[in-house]
Amino acid sequence: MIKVVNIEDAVGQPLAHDITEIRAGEFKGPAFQRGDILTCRDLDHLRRLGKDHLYVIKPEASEMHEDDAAMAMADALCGDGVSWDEAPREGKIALRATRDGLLKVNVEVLEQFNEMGIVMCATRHTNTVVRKKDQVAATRAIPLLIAKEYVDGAVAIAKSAPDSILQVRPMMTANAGVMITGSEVYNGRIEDKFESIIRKKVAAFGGGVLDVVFLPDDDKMIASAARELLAKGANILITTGGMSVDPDDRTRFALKEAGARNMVYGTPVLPGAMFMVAYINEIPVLGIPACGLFSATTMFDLIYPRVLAGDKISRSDIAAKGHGGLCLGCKTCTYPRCAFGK
Ligand SMILES: Nc1nc2c(c(=O)[nH]1)N[C@H]1C(S)=C(S)[C@@H](COP(=O)(O)OP(=O)(O)OC[C@H]3O[C@@H](n4cnc5c(N)ncnc54)[C@H](O)[C@@H]3O)O[C@H]1N2
Ligand code: MOO
Repeated sequence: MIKVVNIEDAVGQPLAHDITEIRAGEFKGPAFQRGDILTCRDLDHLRRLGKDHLYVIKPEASEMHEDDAAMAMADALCGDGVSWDEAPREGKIALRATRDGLLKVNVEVLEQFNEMGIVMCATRHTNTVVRKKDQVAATRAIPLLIAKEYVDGAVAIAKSAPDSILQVRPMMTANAGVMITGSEVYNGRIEDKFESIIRKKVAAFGGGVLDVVFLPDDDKMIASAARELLAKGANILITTGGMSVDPDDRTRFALKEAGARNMVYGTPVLPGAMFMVAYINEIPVLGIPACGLFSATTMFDLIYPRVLAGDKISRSDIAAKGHGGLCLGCKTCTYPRCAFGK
């Protein structure tokens, strides 16, 4: 049941929902909260918010208040590594990461949920790296009172996602074996510029470098270095250089010789068209082409967090990155705060 009363007649009554105040560019939030007892002193403030009337609500058994609907849906949306603990604000609940990791959104089921129209869930992009306590999504019902059957329907859709619509997967700590290929570097004709770049990228995700090996463009030497790094305990291999079209670009052939399988080479992303991902006995191997020397962010940066989070990267994962995969090469790179890879 929902009834409209003049605000003067609501004095002494609890408010049925949060009432929002927005002062342009200055404030947005609840000026009054659900359950606040209205007093005479509040009347002018309410009039300034454009409220001459208020609802008195007594939900029927078949209805739910927006706050209760939001709580039911929040429970259903949260999978491993995602939770909520703040009371609804203006009918809306913030869902947050409970650990550092990689946000995984089941986009297909999220769309089914949002197709209902009468409820909503807004999320950050899937595969975003997040920190503990970061907000990853928000949910709410659209109307103030919603038929319980709609909320049940939304909850059922959310629960149909095998690992929930939202989860934050932990990321492994890299113990990286790094292979810097290129005869010109190996023979000292030019100075290596890749090692420091790779060390920074590995450290940015809390990982360490087990060893860095410099190698000429020689299949046998590259293959045996890969085997040695794995024998020493590397849980990921990263190679640089030798990834394009010249006869001396041997890296990926050498990796095959070392047992690399499920190799995906060639990507619809720039920079990073010559990027490669493969696996040697489940250990991921990432091949960074020389564009990684020039561009702050490349295909490697889109894929590396996913590999750390345990994604087994396939051709279709790589193909999906073409849409949004054109970096604008800004003078100052602001990735991940840009559209690249989204
Ligand atoms: N004709 C074509 N040219 C290129 C293609 C192509 O398809 N057709 N692909 C381009 C793309 S895309 C990229 S990315 C680069 C990939 O290059 P590689 O990974 O094969 O790199 P290299 O050929 O080994 O070296 C290129 C360049 O970078 C310098 N380099 C490499 N490693 C280091 C290092 N550790 N420190 C300093 N400098 C390094 C190297 O000396 C060369 O100058 O290819 C495009 N070309
Ligand atoms: O692998 Mo290269 O990026 O496309 O310059």
